[in-house]
Amino acid sequence: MILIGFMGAGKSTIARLLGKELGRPFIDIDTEIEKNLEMSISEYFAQRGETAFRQIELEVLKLALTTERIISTGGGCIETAAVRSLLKERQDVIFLRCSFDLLYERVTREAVASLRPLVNQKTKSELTALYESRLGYYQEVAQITIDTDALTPIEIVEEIQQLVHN
Ligand SMILES: Nc1ncnc2c1ncn2[C@@H]1O[C@H](COP(=O)(O)OP(=O)(O)O)[C@@H](O)[C@H]1O
Ligand SMILES: O=C(O)C1=C[C@@H](OP(=O)(O)O)[C@@H](O)[C@H](O)C1
Ligand SMILES: [Mg+2]
Repeated sequence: MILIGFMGAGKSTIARLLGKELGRPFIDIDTEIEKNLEMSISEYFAQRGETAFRQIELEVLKLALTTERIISTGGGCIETAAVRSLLKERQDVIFLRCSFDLLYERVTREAVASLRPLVNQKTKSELTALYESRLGYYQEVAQITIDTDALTPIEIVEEIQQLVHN
């Protein structure tokens, strides 16, 4: 299972909970990248830029897709055409859809600047434009979409469990 969606959609949270619930290992691509680089994503963006980050993100994701792990991706992975091709071959890509206002509230409330440099670099209207430009990509590659605005993390996990068992 691969979780996709914008920053703040709950991908990392839900993958961890799902892993616990199903007794399966999970991998968070951002955490894995930070482990490999031995620096935070923000530091890497500052030193090497977003294009270099997207290349590493592609490689780490490619490797993770060869395992049986539940995967939480970073919100921007679908900007890479090769990632979209890889995800379209799968049957288990889940888009956690969420309204922009709620996402914005979450990512600006959280003081984890190290993980989301784009939140600090961009204005609210730039982030709105980014969200809108990515929506079509998430929809294009996902086999399952869950509207998460009114759901708690536990309810999202339950919905995923029902969907994959039916
Ligand atoms: N369904 C939800 N309801 C309320 N808060 C949520 C929900 N999903 C995630 N959160 C919170 O939003 C923040 C971002 O979640 P995170 O899992 O890091 O998102 P992502 O990995 O998609 O960027 C965290 O503080 C998390 O606890
Ligand atoms: O949307 C993006 O471009 C990014 C999302 C982040 O992950 P989350 O979606 O888990 O916040 C992280 O990969 C990086 O900061 C870039
Ligand atoms: Mg995450």
